Amino acid sequence: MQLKVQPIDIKVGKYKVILNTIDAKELGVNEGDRVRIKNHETLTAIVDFTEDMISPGMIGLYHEVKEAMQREWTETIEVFPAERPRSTYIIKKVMDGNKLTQEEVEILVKDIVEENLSEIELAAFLTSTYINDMTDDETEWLTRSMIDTGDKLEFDSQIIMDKHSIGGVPGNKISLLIVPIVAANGLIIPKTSSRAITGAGGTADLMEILAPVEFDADEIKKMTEEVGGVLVWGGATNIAPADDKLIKVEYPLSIDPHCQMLASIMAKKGAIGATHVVMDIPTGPGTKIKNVQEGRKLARDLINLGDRLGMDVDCALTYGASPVGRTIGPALEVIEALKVLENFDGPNSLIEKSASLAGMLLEMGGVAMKNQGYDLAIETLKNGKALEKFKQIIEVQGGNPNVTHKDISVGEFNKDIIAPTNGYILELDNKRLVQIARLAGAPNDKGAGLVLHKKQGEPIKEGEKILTIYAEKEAKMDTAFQSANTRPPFIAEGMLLERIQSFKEI
Ligand SMILES: O=P(O)(O)OC[C@H]1O[C@H](OP(=O)(O)O)[C@H](O)[C@@H]1O
Ligand SMILES: Nc1ccnc(=O)[nH]1
Repeated sequence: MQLKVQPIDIKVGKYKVILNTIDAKELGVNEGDRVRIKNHETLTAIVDFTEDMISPGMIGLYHEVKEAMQREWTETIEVFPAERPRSTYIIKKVMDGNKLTQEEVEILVKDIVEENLSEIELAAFLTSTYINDMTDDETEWLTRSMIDTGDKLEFDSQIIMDKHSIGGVPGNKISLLIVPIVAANGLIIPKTSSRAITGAGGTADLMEILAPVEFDADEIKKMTEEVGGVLVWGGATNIAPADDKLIKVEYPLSIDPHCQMLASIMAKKGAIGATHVVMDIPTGPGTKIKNVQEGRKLARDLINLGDRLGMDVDCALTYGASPVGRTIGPALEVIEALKVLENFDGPNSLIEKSASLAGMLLEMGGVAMKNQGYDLAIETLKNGKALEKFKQIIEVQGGNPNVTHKDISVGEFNKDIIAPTNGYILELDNKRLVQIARLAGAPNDKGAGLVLHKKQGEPIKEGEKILTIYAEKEAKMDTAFQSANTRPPFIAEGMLLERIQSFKEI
């Protein structure tokens, strides 16, 4: 079918075109089917429908298709129905609980990287692996394919350190402390992070407040060689590019399937050539790992995958039943981390956890003797060397090295959630805390989030502040506040949880 071209300058992140329903019917394609564009044998685009935006006889080309056609631009193009990519049948296999071959995994990852799959197909793939998981072999192939479809870093140094958290505990700003501690002790740590997946602020969201986080592989190498470490966003690089395309679909589903999590993390570590890795596995109710047994199993899976890829992986099962520190949400978390670096001032949970994991890396990297890494990490925080290194990292990434916690602005709207009764905080609910922080605007509104005045086990008096919600926009503040009051993110001793009535009120 010959159609007149109408460019639509909207980026949709995929090769997509939009047809009038009349033409689509005549062409015999449904929404989500593919069309092939003549003169572009390799350009296959996913079809959207419209009844009025595009007139019959026209075809809307979204930004990505328009860009791809730029060299052979014509006013009219010929469009044919195209076959679905083989990956869609491979995904069906995963949905049916069947195992994939290495070749099938490679085809799938290639199609993910080349944007040949729709969000619906990616969601089906992720949901199926969430339910059916993958074998160790499949997970290794997935990881290797994710590494091989992107750029890799090679350093002269024989030892490359890295750290990663599986996420799932709110307020986990520890990478902002660990990377400078490790680099300040002469080790190399080119850390790539994701943005939030199930949380209200990933490390990339936090670091972006202090400096740009979007760099390519060569820039990461150069910056790391200059100052010893970086804190950048994995999704902006061409390092394991499939990862962020999958995370974009995981985020709205709030899921992080086991095999995807392993591949997502280990592909990023493999691509930067890490030799020694510490993995943080937050464990406890309301996290991705419910108990120590599950945590140990995941640790074995990570160590085993590291072994297959030639990396030494040590795992730390960490307490995750409550948030780390007292802040949740990008700007508030950065302030808390900077205070520790500037004045060694901060919650024990944050300092202890950061120093323990940094200490493991210092021992693995051979700059601290066995059982002395923790002390060296604390010393590096106290003597200001970690702060000095962090400033160098901020500067090399293009931020202002003189920034202090006082320069970080938080949302102008804030409201307190008040203790309903005297007693103790028996439980903080991680998932509800994240939901409320997200309703307030985190992670995209950097100043949105929560400050916890009371944590698990702490005594409260009726009317006292338990937490403060921050938002950049009033409407989001109201929604978050209402949600927190209707379904509080904590249980206080003596609190009425729910009233269930036997009779209707007269
Ligand atoms: O949103 P959830 O799923 O909680 O966690 C995702 C976060 O966990 C990891 O942290 P890090 O990069 O090791 O600091 C990821 O990179 C990301 O920042
Ligand atoms: N799935 C993931 C969890 C945590 N970090 C990641 O990079 N990816």
